[in-house]
Amino acid sequence: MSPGSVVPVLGPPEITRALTRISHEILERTDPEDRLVLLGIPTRGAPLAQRLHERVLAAGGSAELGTLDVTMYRDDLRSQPTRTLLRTELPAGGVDGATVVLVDDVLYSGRTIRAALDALSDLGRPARVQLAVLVDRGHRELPIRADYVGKNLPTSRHERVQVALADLDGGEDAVTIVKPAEGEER
Ligand SMILES: O=P(O)(O)OC[C@H]1O[C@H](OP(=O)(O)OP(=O)(O)O)[C@H](O)[C@@H]1O
Ligand SMILES: O=c1cc[nH]c(=O)[nH]1
Repeated sequence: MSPGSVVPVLGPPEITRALTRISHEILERTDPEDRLVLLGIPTRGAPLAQRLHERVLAAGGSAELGTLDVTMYRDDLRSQPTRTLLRTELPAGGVDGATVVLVDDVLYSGRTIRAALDALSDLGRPARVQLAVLVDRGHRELPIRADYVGKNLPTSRHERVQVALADLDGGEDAVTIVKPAEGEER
């Protein structure tokens, strides 16, 4: 039986470049008259939203930053009832009428983003909602797509994409694919 493996996909320079590109794409597609709110989905969406926010400001744009916890809106709460509640922090002006960009590290089944849309609709009525992800690994189970993608990464369902961020996880920024050992595909 061959052992499982960890395949590096993106390192610090590629992640930096992807976030810079996404921040410019967001600015290009946002009317300067609109209020732009970047909402990171914890865990790793929050520091990614913060980095995008820094880049939007550095590029001369304006944006507000927040976080959106989706825990109570997940559709697997019954099967996994012991999730820790994370932080929802909206900018002072809320989300009504704003262009909201949800930010997450990985887009897979789309169920986290479905939960985020439900969480958001309990908090206000944005003018529009968009989605930015560092990695889209495919295998959607719901009709959800990202507006801004750092990297499209074809994967098998048996694999797992892991994102490590220096500010949260220590070490270096990294995106890796964790491949199961032969015979251990779940
Ligand atoms: O499209 P989906 O199938 O919902 O998968 C994507 C989600 O999975 C991961 O979160 P996870 O639930 O592992 O929690 P974490 O962010 O705390 O790591 C990832 O951060 C995304 O939020
Ligand atoms: O591969 C995956 C699937 C869901 N969430 C992740 O972070 N990685």
